[in-house]
Amino acid sequence: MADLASRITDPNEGAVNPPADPPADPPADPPADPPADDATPAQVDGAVEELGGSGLQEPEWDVEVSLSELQNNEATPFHSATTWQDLNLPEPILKGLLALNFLKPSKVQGKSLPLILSNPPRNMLAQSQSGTGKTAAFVTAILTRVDFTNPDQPQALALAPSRELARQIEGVINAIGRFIENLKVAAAIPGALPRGEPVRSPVIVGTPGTVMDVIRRRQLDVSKLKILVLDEADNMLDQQGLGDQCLRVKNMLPKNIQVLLFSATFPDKVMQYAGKFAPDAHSLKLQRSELTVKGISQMFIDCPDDNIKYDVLCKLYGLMTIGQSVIFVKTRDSANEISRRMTADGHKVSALHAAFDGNERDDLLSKFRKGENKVLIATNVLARGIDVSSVSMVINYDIPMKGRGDSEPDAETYLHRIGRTGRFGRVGVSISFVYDKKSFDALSNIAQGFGIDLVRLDTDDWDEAEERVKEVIKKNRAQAAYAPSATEPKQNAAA
Ligand SMILES: Nc1ncnc2c1ncn2[C@@H]1O[C@H](COP(=O)(O)OP(=O)(O)OP(=O)(O)O)[C@@H](O)[C@H]1O
Repeated sequence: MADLASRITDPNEGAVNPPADPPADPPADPPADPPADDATPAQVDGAVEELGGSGLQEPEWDVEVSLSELQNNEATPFHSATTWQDLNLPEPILKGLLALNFLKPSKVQGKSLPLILSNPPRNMLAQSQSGTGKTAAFVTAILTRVDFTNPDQPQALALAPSRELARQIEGVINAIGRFIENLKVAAAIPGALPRGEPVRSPVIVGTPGTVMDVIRRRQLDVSKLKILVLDEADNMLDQQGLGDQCLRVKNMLPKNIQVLLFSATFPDKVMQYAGKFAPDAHSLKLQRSELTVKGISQMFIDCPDDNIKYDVLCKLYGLMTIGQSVIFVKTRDSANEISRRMTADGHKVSALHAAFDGNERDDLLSKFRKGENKVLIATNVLARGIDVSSVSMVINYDIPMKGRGDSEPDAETYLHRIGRTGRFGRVGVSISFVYDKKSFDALSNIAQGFGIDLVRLDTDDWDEAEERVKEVIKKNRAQAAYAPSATEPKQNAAA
């Protein structure tokens, strides 16, 4: 296969997008003077200004707020909360948020919470980019709605597409709710709930299949549930995937339950169904051009053929381990195979996919969160929601595809995958591998759809390519040292 990039007649060198369609915001130029490995934040150009005095600042972006038909009248004007105090939250929740150093609500939190917490409760569909704090938004809503004086009674249910994400949400509930007396959270994921024992927790987080089972087995009393959250809602409602299970769960719940749908992406084909699942919902929506996180430098490497991909991957290993990295592949078999080969070649990597048993998966991710493992090779099971702030690089070893025979590029999955880096105002790098016309066309199509200016990394000049990537990664490390993630066990991500 000839070098694909050599066939790009685009004068805008290196960009997959045609020049007629310039990106809204091209990736920032790398700082002229890259910091040394042990740089303090003050030494890093740009990083500290973005961080501000009190932590990370999320970038500016526009959001369209639509009130539900029933409330769209002048008697209920919409107000966005700019401080936590604006929301009149119960004291322990406010304390929990501040203890995490969440000094003020992010945009999605400030805009969604006044609507979610107003009475009578209304459904909500909330879209905002990856890493902008959707979890804390719905967790704050759950904790505010639950009556903790009745601590054995299930009252709130959050559903997520993977056990890893359910566990992570459980962790965020425990972190924000740490000052709440009688806080208990049950994880309804495979193997976690003792069979036959009733679930006596006010808050339950789970995956749809297991939740369906525990309700059917009458382990979970759903009669007093008042709030249902679907995280990664577009994925959860997708009829090709988890849609059927989620609908079955919802049909077993009280009819007047408040439904909250959160995701970074809501493709048109899901929107209509979302309207049925959560009728008359308030909504926060993004323009398609607003979907990508500007702090993520999106690059691609044109590999002459499929075999060379592995060699290029190994060449990137040094960069992957400056911070932490996730390599996304299409199948479990290729995750295993690449992991085996890289390990045999002396690299320290781990594979994570749904064929591992639950405890093994929990263990692998926990080691990754603590920084004990720096490189994970994963299938799409980790594409959505997973929040590890020191992930500075995401590699699309395979371009995500969907449809019968993988006929179409999967733009949403691309966005979620690369969103594992660049969390909450941090910077990060994504590198996608293309190696034939199909993968090249797929990536071009994704880039055009989102208005992304993809930068081509030239593997003929490896030093230059490496420098480009290294600069972003070092900035991420400096940010992690300056503003370590509040909800992760590893308090200093750069340590
Ligand atoms: N108000 C806040 N102030 C500071 N940090 C925050 C705030 N809210 C959330 N964060 C941090 O931002 C990071 C990203 O949040 P979160 O995982 O909720 O993003 P998300 O929008 O759900 O992303 P995704 O679409 O990938 O699921 C987390 O590490 C979280 O601790």
